[in-house]
Order: sequence, then structure tokens, then C-alpha cells
Amino acid sequence: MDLIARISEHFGDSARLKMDAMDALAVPIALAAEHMSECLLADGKILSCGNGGSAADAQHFSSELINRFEMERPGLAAIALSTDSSTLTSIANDYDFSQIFSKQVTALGHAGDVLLAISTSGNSRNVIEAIRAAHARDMRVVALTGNGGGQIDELLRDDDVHICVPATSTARIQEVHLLTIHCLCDGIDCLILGVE
Ligand SMILES: O=C(CO)[C@@H](O)[C@H](O)[C@H](O)[C@H](O)COP(=O)(O)O
Ligand SMILES: [Zn+2]
Repeated sequence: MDLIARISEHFGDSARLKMDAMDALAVPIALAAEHMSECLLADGKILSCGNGGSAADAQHFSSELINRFEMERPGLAAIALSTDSSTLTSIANDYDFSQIFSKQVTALGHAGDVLLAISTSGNSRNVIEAIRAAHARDMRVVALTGNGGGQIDELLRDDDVHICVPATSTARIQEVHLLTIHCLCDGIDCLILGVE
């Protein structure tokens, strides 16, 4: 087993995908940053959700809004829906795992808020139900997906934003999702602080 060769391949694949995806993703990422900054400036908040690595991404994003990214600014309103073990276990136990995010969206979401829905396959039931709940609350959705967007692609509305990574490997898609999240944080900071 030539581990060095495998590592070189991972680095090469990841770097190539990032460069290849830039043309397709720059416009929807910029649009998502505009929607999110408008929402935050209007006293709205951003809810975020996902499973596994995408749960970590949802938390990563909300912590960079609540605390800071790279520029000094006031904290921004964001809640990751994957963090409260009492809420998550009681919803999964009493109802169904597919409702762990949607019940939180219904309880916490208001018209004008934004849901950042993260799924590499686009097919995770609990993320799909969260999107349905956001629409029912008149919230906009920013979907971060891959694999063609799966069922989430069919669910999104015209005023939602779909950032779909053109890849099939979960790991590679997640790597572009993290870069996208940092672009969103930077875009939000620039728009809110009026950086030229
Ligand atoms: O991080 C990884 C694999 O890299 C996994 O934990 C992955 O996030 C989980 O399998 C998720 O359940 C996949 O869900 P999704 O991205 O398809 O919505
Ligand atoms: Zn970060």
C-alpha cells in the first residue's frame, strides 16, 4: 500500500474539484450571501442543519456567525439544529428521526429567516422535512448539496438558492461545502460591514 500516492491523489482530486466547481458555484454562493445578509440586517436569523459531517458543517457555520469569521463585527443570529441532544433524542424517540430538524424549524423559525440545509446526497429525510417546514414558515432555503441535488433539487422553490457541488464522493463534496461556508461567511461580513 503506497499511502503517499493515495494522499497525493486525495489532494489532487480535492484541489481539481474546487477549481472545476468555482464557475458553477460562485453565482449561487454570492446570491446566498446576499439573501443571508438581508435576513440578518432585518433582524432575522439563520437556522442550519445536516447529518454527520454536515452536522459539523452546520455548527461550524453558526459558530462563525455568532462569534466571528475573519473581520471584527457584532455577533450575528444563527442556530445549528444539530446540537441540542435533549431536543434531538426526544423528537427521535417520541416521533421519528425524520422530524429532528423540522420540529425545531417550526418552533424557532419565522418568516424572513433562512434555513441552510446541508446534505451531500440531497436525499436525507430529516433535511428534506426541514426544508418543507421552512417553506411552511415562509423562510427562504439555501441548500448545500452534491450528487445532482437528489430529492432536495425537486423540492426547492424559485426564491431558494441551490449550491450543488458537481461531484459524487461524499468526502469531496464535504470539502467543497466547507469552502462554500467560508465564502458565505466572508460574503456576509463584506455585505454587512459595507466592504468595497
Ligand atoms: O462525514 C461523513 C462521510 O464523510 C458521514 O458522516 C456523512 O456525513 C453521513 O454518512 C451522513 O449521514 C450523510 O448524509 P447526507 O450528506 O447524504 O445528507
Ligand atoms: Zn471556519
